[in-house]
Order: sequence, then C-alpha cells, then structure tokens
Amino acid sequence: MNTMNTTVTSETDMPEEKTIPVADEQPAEAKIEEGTTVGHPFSDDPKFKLRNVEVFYGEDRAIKNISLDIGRNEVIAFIGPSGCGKSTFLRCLNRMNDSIDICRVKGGLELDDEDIYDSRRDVVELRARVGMVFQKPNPFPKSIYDNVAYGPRIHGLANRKSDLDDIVENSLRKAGLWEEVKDRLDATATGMSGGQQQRLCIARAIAVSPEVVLMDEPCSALDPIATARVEELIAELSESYTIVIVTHSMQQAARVSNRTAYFHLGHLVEVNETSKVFTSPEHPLTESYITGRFG
Ligand SMILES: Nc1ncnc2c1ncn2[C@@H]1O[C@H](COP(=O)(O)OP(=O)(O)OP(=O)(O)O)[C@@H](O)[C@H]1O
Repeated sequence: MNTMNTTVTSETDMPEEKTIPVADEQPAEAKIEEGTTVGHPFSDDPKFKLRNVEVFYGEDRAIKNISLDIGRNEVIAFIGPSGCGKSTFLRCLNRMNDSIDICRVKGGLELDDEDIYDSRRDVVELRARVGMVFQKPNPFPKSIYDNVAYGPRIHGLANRKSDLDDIVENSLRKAGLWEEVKDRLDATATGMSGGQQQRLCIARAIAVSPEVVLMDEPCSALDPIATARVEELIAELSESYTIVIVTHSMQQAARVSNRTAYFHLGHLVEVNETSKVFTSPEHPLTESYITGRFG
C-alpha cells in the first residue's frame, strides 16, 4: 500500500485545525471597531443618553468611546468578562466614580436631557434620583427602621413622624420585606440574613423615590433562594423604575432584563433584546462569550 500521500512530512502539511478563541485570543472575524456597537444601542424614549463616553484611570482608558441610550422603565443588563468595564460604566450614571481621584470621565452623559457631569449639579440630589445597590449588602449599623428612614430624613421628604412611618412601611413592602420585619423594626440591620440585608438595601434605595436603580452584581453574595427573591423584586420594581444591572450570571440577565449589553475590553460590542443576545447574537465576540468559550 502506498502511504506516501498520507504521510505528514513537515508542519506545513498538517491539516488546518479550528481554534477555539479564549480570553486574549479573539477569532479573526471578531475585530472590534472602536465606537461601533452592533444591535440596538439606542432607544425611542431614553432616560439616559450616553454619547462617546470614555473613562480613564490615570493614563489607562477603561471605557472606550461608548454610546448608548437606556430607555425609560427598561431593565438593561450589562454583561461581559471580568475587567471589561461594566462597573466603571455603571458608576458614571450617578457619578459614583467621583470618589476615585485618578478617574476622569469624558463624553456626553445626560439624564432626562440634562448633563449628569454639569459642575453645578447637586450630586446628592442626583444620587437620590439614581440610587444604587452594591454587590455586598451594606446596611448601616443602625436599626432596620433607621436604615430605610435615613434617606427620607436627609432629603426632608417627611414632615411628620407618621409620614416617615408610611415611607418606611411602603419601601419595605415594595422590597418584599415588610412581613418579615414589621415586628422588629428596632432590631439592628446587621443581624439580618444576607438576603434580607440586600432587600433592606433595596428598600433604602427606593425610600427616596428614585427614578433609576443601579445594581452592581446584587446577588453575587446571596444563596439561590435569596437570589430568586431579589430577581422577583427586580421584576416588580421594573414597573416603576429604570433598572441597570451588572451581572456575571447570564441566566440572571436572561431572566430579569429586556435588553442586554455585552462589554469587551472597555468596548460596548453589542446591545440587543435579551432574547436575541442569548439565542442569536450578532457579534462573534458576544457569541463566544455566551457559549462559554471565554470569560
Ligand atoms: N479604582 C480603580 N483604579 C484603577 N483602575 C481601575 C479601578 N477600578 C477599575 N479599574 C480598572 O478598570 C477596568 C475595568 O474595571 P471594572 O471593575 O469596571 O470592570 P468589570 O467589568 O466591572 O469587572 P468585574 O466583572 O471583575 O467586576 C479594569 O482594567 C480595572 O482594573
């Protein structure tokens, strides 16, 4: 038998192998064109209009020319590999990056057509309108009641004790916590379970009647039951608020959001209806990420 035709004599004779992309190794067709996002990054009824946004930490550019609208009363999820800039971009929406000395934000960022970064803007008022819930529940070392009453007190939202009581009760009800805590409002918040503490932080955020709630991986410190409870809550809150959620869980993004934004190395690669992102993504990098090839 003549085996000459099948004998590999050098590396160049090797059959071509298909490579699977990993984090630093992108498929050739997966080039990112800076400032270009595939899908539907814009909205007919934007709450936030974000244009050519760049964020620097010192000399390092963490956000690279991102333009996006966030619609009124939509739930939008930010997903992408670790370090791609999801939290940095989220924190621009209520100027949480102001507290980081080396951080600079450039571009057009508007909330209801008003410049978020206008130097005359009252940042305390901005953060009352655009509340935030963090990864790790961070209740104040105060009573359950005082945690929720804190914001309304500093913003002067209640003139009488009975008004404040109503705000506290309504906020705890909306956060699905009232029945569990109504008989121990004076108990210290730090004695609650992690899931209860996170729902308390959500109650605290909504007590000042925000228009937007930003959530930075709100369930990452919670068990599956507490996570399910917070996800139900997001669905209920989405009727009244715009919600922006950063999540590492694609299942969570699929369960709670209307649109999903995929970030990669500081770029916004794709924004689309959530069902589309998870069933037929338009960009090869999104596809690689959601099929678990990297990230
Ligand atoms: N305070 C900071 N000082 C300097 N660099 C920072 C700071 N915060 C974030 N970065 C850098 O900015 C980039 C984006 O980080 P960011 O935390 O926004 O990403 P992320 O997608 O939210 O990541 P993760 O999913 O791991 O939370 C990273 O390179 C990170 O190292």
